Order: sequence, then C-alpha cells, then structure tokens
Amino acid sequence: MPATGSVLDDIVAGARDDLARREAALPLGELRAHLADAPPARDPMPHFRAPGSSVIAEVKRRSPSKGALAEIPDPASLARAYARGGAAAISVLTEERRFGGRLDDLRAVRAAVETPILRKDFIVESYQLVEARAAGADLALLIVAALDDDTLRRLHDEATGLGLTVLVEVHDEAEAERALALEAELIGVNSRNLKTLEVDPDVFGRLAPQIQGDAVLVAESGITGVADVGRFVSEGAGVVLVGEALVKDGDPEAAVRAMTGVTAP
Ligand SMILES: O=C(O)c1ccccc1NCC(=O)[C@H](O)[C@H](O)COP(=O)(O)O
Repeated sequence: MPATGSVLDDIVAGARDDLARREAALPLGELRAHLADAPPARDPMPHFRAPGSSVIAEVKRRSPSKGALAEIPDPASLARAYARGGAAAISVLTEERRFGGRLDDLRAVRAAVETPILRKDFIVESYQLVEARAAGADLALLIVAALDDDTLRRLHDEATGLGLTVLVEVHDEAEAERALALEAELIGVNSRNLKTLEVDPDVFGRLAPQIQGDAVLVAESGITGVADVGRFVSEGAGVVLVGEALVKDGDPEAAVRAMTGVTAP
C-alpha cells in the first residue's frame, strides 16, 4: 500500500491539483494527438548495462529537504554540460510547487541534447505519462510509495506501451518486493526517507542483495562525489542519480565525467 503521513502525501496532493488544471485545459484525448509529433523514445538500457557507473544527471532547482539549490535559468545549457560530461541520461524535475520545475524545462532539454531524458515527477495518472512522452521524455519515474499495486502495474504497463523506460523507485524492503513483482528492468533505491527527508546511505547496501537479478540498480540521493559512486557501485549499483551535487558544482561537465565509468575497487 502507498505510504501515508509523509511529505510524499503533500507533494502528490499538489501534483494532482496541478494535473487537474492542465487536464481541464487540454483533455487527454487531445493530448494523445501530440504523441505523433514526439521524436522516437531513446533506450537508455544499453548504456546503463555497460561496465562501470552510468550517471543520471538531474536538473533540480530546489527541494523540500534543502530549499533553493540553484537558479538554473537555462536548463538546456546545463543539460549540454551534462551531455558533454558523458551523462547516460538527464533527469528533469518537472514538479513545480516544491522543486521549481516545469514541463517546459524538459522540452528545452529535449531540443538541446540527444541524451535520454527522465521525467522526474510524482506520476499518479496516465495523463502524466502521455505528457512526458509528448514532451520528448524517454524515461518516467514511478514511485512505489505513491501508488497501490494495481495502479503501479497499470502505469508501468502504460508507460512501457508508450515506449518509455520506467525507473521504479523504492525505499524499503516491502517496496522492493513490489518492484520485483513487476519484473521492473530499472529499479532505483532512494536513500532519502520520505518522512524525515534525511538521507541514509546504508539503505542501498541493505536492499541491493534483495533486488539484484536482471534489473539494473540505480542509487539515488545524497551522492556528493566519486567516493560515494565507488561505494554504491561496489554494492551493486550500475547507475547513480545525482542532483544537488551537480547543480551546485561550478563545472558540472567535469563532475559528471568524474562520476562516470567508476568500477568497484
Ligand atoms: O530532494 C528532496 O528533498 C525530495 C523530497 C521528497 C521527495 C523527493 C525528493 N527528491 C527527489 C529525488 O529523488 C532527488 O532529486 C534525487 O534522488 C537526487 O537527489 P540529490 O542528489 O540528493 O539531490
């Protein structure tokens, strides 16, 4: 069952309100017509499965845990730097209220780089998946804690049907079981506790043995540099998802390059 009493509940409630407004302005049927104009989805999995760490570099202006992080007036320019550094994918936070993102950021990034793009948002309805694909996204995030089992499976299947690669995000053992039941090919372990917002770097190492199999594992949150990447790779991560450390770095291209291709010591 979805987690209750967490910051996630508030974020999802806001995301639903915003979604209702967008859907009133552009109904799902009309939105679907825009899919024909979207470029074909890019498959990030070959890069993610290659030896050494892959980096999903995030465009993130602010967050509930840290407040303002970076202004990012030109997300396309940041994305180009990430791409030059060798990012395997670029995550664009499109949630507006708490993260200061927007779907137009994703469109701008899509126009600027060939790198696969993840729509990082609080996705609870099909509409958001269609929006993501129509805007040019190649991946979408599904947060297990935000969805009941039926909705999780339905959205997972719909996303895959749209050509999107799904990053299924978990925080604990019970959620990991639910991701495994989906036979998800890409599972993210988010080290950020959604009640306290604190990051516990031990969570990944605790869950990885339970999840490991065919899925590629993504270590998410609190990654500050190459040493962290090495730790998570040695614990089974193929991919790291990094936001704050990259948007605050004066040289995001070099920062991504340093985190890319890291192998277990
Ligand atoms: O970042 C937050 O404060 C946050 C709070 C509640 C739900 C989600 C949140 N973040 C989304 C993410 O998953 C991170 O942006 C992502 O893992 C990157 O984390 P970081 O490198 O620590 O910025």
